[in-house]
Amino acid sequence: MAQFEDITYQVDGPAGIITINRPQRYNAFRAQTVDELIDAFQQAWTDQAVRAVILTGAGEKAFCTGGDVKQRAETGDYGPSALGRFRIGDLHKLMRDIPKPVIAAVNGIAIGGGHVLQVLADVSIAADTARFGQAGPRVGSFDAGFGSAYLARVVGEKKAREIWFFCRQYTADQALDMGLVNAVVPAADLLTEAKSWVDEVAALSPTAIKFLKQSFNADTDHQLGLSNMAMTALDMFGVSVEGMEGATAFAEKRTPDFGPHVAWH
Ligand SMILES: CC(C)(COP(=O)(O)OP(=O)(O)OC[C@H]1O[C@@H](n2cnc3c(N)ncnc32)[C@H](O)[C@@H]1OP(=O)(O)O)[C@@H](O)C(=O)NCCC(=O)NCCSC(=O)c1cc(O)c2ccccc2c1O
Repeated sequence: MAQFEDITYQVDGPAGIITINRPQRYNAFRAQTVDELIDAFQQAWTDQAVRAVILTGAGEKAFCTGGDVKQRAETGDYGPSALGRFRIGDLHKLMRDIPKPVIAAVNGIAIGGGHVLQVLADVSIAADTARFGQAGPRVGSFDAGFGSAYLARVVGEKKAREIWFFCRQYTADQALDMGLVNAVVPAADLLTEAKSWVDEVAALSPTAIKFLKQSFNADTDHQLGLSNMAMTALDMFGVSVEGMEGATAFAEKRTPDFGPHVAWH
């Protein structure tokens, strides 16, 4: 994939900078976006000059708002993809496996599957204007893989359950307080700050960093099995009456009706 449509990828010194570039959809991802993200992360992996990857979103409003709910309401899926399947699980695994730090530069709202991406990043730096949260249960979706299990490792069981069960939004300072991000900076300084973190890590031994990342991951690698099952479940649930009610209600700008007549018992 020589050129990207939904993202941009540039190498700036030791930083590989991946930007989700769908601001009109608040940087929500469709299947093609995920294909392109995988391609860019793979390029960053093999490029010896790249010592860390910055993941961010275009514009000031959103980092990433997860799956493109309007696309899902329209077609029941996240649209066409190069290999004929929605590879978000592969992207999660790749972000963990790439042997270089992934730094989320959270420039705006990180919600749903977009929030999961920032949770999976090795470190997160937030603009003071950023907002955080999960939204799946509101739109007929969920991430019962890394999105819940790894989140619980990051913020603890009680907080993770609160985040998923109530779908609230949290400020950057609240995110810092609960250990969801590493630092909060003025929005205008975000990218400069993220690049300075890359410069710092680029002065260190890449092999030591690689071993350390693999060692940190080993403790939660078993969650990959859970993630695989969760993605299979989501494929089925997403097209159910209950799942589609959430997506359709969002597209129609109304409150979803998850009453007994739609709920999957
Ligand atoms: C993000 C918001 C809280 C922002 O609210 P706000 O009031 O500030 O702005 P608007 O609501 O007016 O939004 C502006 C504009 O952007 C469009 N938009 C926002 N988010 C999305 C989106 N995710 N998809 C498509 N379009 C989006 C919005 O419609 C507006 O457009 P206009 O044309 O009307 O101007 C709020 O927007 C919000 O709650 N957004 C939805 C968040 C959400 O539910 N995300 C998806 C969760 S599900 C998911 O992410 C997911 C992840 C996975 O990994 C999966 C894996 C496998 C299967 C399924 C998966 C899955 O579903």
